[in-house]
Amino acid sequence: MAIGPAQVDLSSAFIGDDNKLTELAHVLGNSLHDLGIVYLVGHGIDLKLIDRVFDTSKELFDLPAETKKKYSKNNLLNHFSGFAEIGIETLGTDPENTFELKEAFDISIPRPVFPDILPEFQNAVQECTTAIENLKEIIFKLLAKAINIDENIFLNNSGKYSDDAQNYTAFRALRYPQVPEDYTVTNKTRCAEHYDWTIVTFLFQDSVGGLEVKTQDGTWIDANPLPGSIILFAGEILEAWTRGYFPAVYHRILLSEEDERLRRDRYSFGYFIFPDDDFVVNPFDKTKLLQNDSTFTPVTVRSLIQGHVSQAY
Ligand SMILES: O=C(O)CCC(=O)C(=O)O
Ligand SMILES: [Fe+2]
Repeated sequence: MAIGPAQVDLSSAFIGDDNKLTELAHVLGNSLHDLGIVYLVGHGIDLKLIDRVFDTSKELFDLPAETKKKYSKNNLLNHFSGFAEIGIETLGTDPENTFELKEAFDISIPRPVFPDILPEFQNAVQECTTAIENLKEIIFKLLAKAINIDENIFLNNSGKYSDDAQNYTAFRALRYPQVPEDYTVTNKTRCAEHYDWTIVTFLFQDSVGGLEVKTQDGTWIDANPLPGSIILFAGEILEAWTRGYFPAVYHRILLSEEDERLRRDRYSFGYFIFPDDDFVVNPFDKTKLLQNDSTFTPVTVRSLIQGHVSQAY
């Protein structure tokens, strides 16, 4: 039986010891290389803050339909922020599985929009975003160290969210509503099989569970909720940049009649990190990557993402 994603304890990143940092970089790098996903523990983000985001995002999804409509992605000039209602988005590409029973609220980091009636949600998300941005700095430096490249490369090219730059980096709150007894779940998922299009994604899940990831040999294994942890996914841009050294892992959340978890609402939230749209992802020299000889050609972030977005909506 396949084992689950590795747990990486980041505590030693905060004590300012270079040897410990190098050791940690290798542990994190090897684990992300193996599966494209790790559980981060000892990450320093206040668990009470994470709970506040979950609690207030429940209030967000419980808003009256009329209010949600007002903040629908379709009704806002800025299409990067707002509600993606149930049924409008399909991350998967399997034509048999085109319905995902979920609703999302996206907040573009360069162009945020918050419902003005939920200041507690806005405060919690903004505090959490700041904390994740700090964690991102540590992770990006460790990943660069792990593959012996300039430690600021990921950081310097991950976008500054300036007014004149287009950048897809976003905070996303998700609710997968509970499924009534008489609902047919055939050909529906909570979240179809996909990989993220990001450099990396930080994912926070509640205790319900159901997330699975695909190993290199094609087996699906559970990425069960691990209390207090944050999931780190390698995304497509990191995979291309590192010639597949950090692989973008496929993940999904299925629905099945026998699965009791579908009788409960499931909540998660994620922080999806991109370089600016006009950044050219130029794959690193393969000798730096332990001879990973996969072929990738330089590509702009815009061209990578636009194709995905037009397919998903
Ligand atoms: O809700 C989850 O646990 C996963 C969500 C996800 O994979 C995504 O939105 O890209
Ligand atoms: Fe995902």
